[in-house]
Amino acid sequence: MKTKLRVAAVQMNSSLDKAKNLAEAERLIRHATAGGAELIVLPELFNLYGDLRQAAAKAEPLEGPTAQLLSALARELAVYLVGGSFAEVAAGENRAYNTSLTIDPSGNVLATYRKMHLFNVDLGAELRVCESDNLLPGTEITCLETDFAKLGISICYDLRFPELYREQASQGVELLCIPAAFTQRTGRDHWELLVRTRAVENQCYVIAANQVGEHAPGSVSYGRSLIVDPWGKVLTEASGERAEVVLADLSGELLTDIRRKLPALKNRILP
Ligand SMILES: O=C([O-])CC(=O)C(=O)O
Repeated sequence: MKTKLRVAAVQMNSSLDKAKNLAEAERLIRHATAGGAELIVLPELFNLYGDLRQAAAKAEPLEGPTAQLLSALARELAVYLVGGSFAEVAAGENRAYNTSLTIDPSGNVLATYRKMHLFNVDLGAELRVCESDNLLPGTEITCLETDFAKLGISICYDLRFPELYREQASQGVELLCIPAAFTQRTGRDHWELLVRTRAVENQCYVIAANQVGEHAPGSVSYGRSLIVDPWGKVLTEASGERAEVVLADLSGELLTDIRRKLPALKNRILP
């Protein structure tokens, strides 16, 4: 991993208005680069959030307007973008993939990740979600090389499945990028705990960019986007109230030092 890297998590309050969400994403990406960010992570379904049926109905192809905007911004601003996610058309299906593109500073797509674990839960009247009604699961674990670190991409509910991250760590990942729309109901007890745990157990940096606030009636996200170091220390945390950008400086030396002094990844005995 490169010695020094400034990264950003973009927290958004996306709504059902795609044009407005794209304009807001652009504003926040520009704000992050003005703060010196070299890698920026957006939240899950940043271009339309609050109703999965509408998101699926307005799904875009891989080279649709959302991808084109991300690519143009990455190129113009010369940054790496982990473009949160958007609903992607799946051929012959009325359900969509929940897809994250990672784009390099020339505007090229380096990786395409489709959310593997779908959030199907019934916590009573307070929270019932069945993502499988409108979304299709992806099947591929995604890791990629950049000039500064090896990245692992995952999305939101994936956070609850440690085997995914262990596999990414086994493939040499150093920085976990996690776009999310973690709910208010589950987030207050589980969000920070899970993000920090994934950092500690895999000795990785984590950038977890969340949605925040009410998106549509009954759809409320927890916010508090986090950037965590491989010791599990929170480097920066966003509010639970509003759209904003948080920045942190990552250190390749710290990651190497932690892995050398406490070689838990090497001390594994079970497969
Ligand atoms: O919305 C999701 O995908 C995941 C979520 O809030 C949770 O796991 O509590």
